[in-house]
Amino acid sequence: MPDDSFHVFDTTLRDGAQREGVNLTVADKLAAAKLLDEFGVGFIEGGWPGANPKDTEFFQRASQELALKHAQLTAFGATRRPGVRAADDPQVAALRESGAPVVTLVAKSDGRHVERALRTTRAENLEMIADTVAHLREHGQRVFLDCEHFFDGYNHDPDYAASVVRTATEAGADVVVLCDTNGGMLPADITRIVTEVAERTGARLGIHAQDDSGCAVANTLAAVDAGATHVQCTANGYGERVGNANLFSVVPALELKYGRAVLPEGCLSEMTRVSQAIAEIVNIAPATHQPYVGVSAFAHKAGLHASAIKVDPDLYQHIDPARVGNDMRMLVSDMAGRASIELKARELGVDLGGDRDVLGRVVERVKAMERSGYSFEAADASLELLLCEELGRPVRYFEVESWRTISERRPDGGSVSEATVKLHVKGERVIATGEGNGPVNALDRALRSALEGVYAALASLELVDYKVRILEGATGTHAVTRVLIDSSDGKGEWTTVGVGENVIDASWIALESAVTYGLLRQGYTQP
Ligand SMILES: CC(=O)SCCNC(=O)CCNC(=O)[C@H](O)C(C)(C)COP(=O)(O)OP(=O)(O)OC[C@H]1O[C@@H](n2cnc3c(N)ncnc32)[C@H](O)[C@@H]1OP(=O)(O)O
Ligand SMILES: CC(=O)C(=O)O
Repeated sequence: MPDDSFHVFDTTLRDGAQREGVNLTVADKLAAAKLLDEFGVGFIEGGWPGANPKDTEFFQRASQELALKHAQLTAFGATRRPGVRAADDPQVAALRESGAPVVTLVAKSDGRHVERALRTTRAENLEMIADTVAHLREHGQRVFLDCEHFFDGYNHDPDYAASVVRTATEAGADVVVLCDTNGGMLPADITRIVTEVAERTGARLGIHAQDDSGCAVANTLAAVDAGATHVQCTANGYGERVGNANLFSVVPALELKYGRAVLPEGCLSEMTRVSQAIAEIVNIAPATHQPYVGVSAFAHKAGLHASAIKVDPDLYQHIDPARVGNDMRMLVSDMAGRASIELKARELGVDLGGDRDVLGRVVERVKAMERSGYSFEAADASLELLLCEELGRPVRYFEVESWRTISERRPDGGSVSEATVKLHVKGERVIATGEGNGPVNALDRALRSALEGVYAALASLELVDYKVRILEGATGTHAVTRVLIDSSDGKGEWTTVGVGENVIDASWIALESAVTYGLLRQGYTQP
């Protein structure tokens, strides 16, 4: 269990919720808090009690419904208003009554903000800080002080900014968090200022970095290098404007690069799962290229990379993906070489026996097909069928004689499509028809109707996504259509690709492969 000497402080439910497009319910916040606790952060800032009914309810319910194993719940709020006692300020009362053992107070530390935004004197701002910190401490709450605009304020007037840090510490704040609120600092600024403030005040310092210059993670680590022992971050970097320092980049950097145990034992390997689960709650598709946890974080496309990875994955990876719960993947495309194919086949469970001829043929075929518009990197199932073909074991559960579709616009404005497929299945000629809301849907129904009598498990197969892209002049002469179909049998998903001169041709190829691969997954033997 990490001790109190270093804090991983999560503010997803407060600053993360300030991201445009995020609107969390109380139930969402409770679910996310459970995940963050499982991940092992030390503090979860749940919101601003008293600022809105949802956050007030969150703190009421959290004390009853959340049995946190690792984290302490933290309430966020501002110092008292100018000219009132902290004891009489209703917003301070909401913090006191939140039931949270820890309060993070936001305070002004840039003299210009004190005078222009708060419209009070610099001396009164120091009074507001001292009074509010001391008041909450007297009521038994631990207090951290977030110094808003600290770095800009320090550059403008270092003495005043430092006096804010001293005032908070003397009043009983455990940590004074230096905030790059506008997110414009660069790592060298952070290193210099944190070092100077630590020397001038002797205070325990933390860092809260917004990402407006794209440096929030680097700035957070620069602050740690300069002595900060408290890092404020958000899951997947969610936050106001462009976001905050990403928890899922800062924590692995500390654990794996700095060798600092900031999480309880065994939690780091849950990181990819937690990141995706929180993305689900927040209703934002996980960022595929996010460091450490993105689906592409350890996906290798270039042939040269694959050839070295075959010898040792560490040659092209900064860490073992398993340490953060992620996986290495090989991508096969026209940038592949033999090594890429060999590793991908291994990943798919196809034994190519290291046969250089087969590998060479697959490379050539993939490159030629990609030239004509195919894309295999997202279509593992089509690639696996191609590998089987090149191994001399083509997967064929049926032979296609022909297919056709007709679409009809009806007088009532509705439309319907019909399809007929003619197949040979286990020596029988089968003709089947299907109706659908479009030609591809009709073809899918006709194909299933032709096959279901022989392959009953087809009933569990479902087409879950269908993507079409028109490729301008991919062949150098005219446009072609690429179709990707995602299918599922309830136990897993697979993707197939088809390319053709028109959308129905391309769809048929992807559909036929989808069904063939589905039958292969079900373990049917070929006739
Ligand atoms: C950098 C950050 O991200 S800090 C987090 C910011 N988060 C939020 O603002 C989200 C929640 N906020 C809210 O729901 C509302 O803004 C509330 C409830 C806090 C305040 O609402 P209102 O009372 O209507 O005030 P309003 O939002 O217009 O202005 C903020 C007030 O707080 C004052 N204030 C700002 N910072 C501080 C501070 N550190 N200490 C005390 N008062 C402060 C401002 O001067 C202003 O005072 P005024 O009402 O006398 O003009
Ligand atoms: C406190 C905070 O969110 C900031 O200064 O950015």
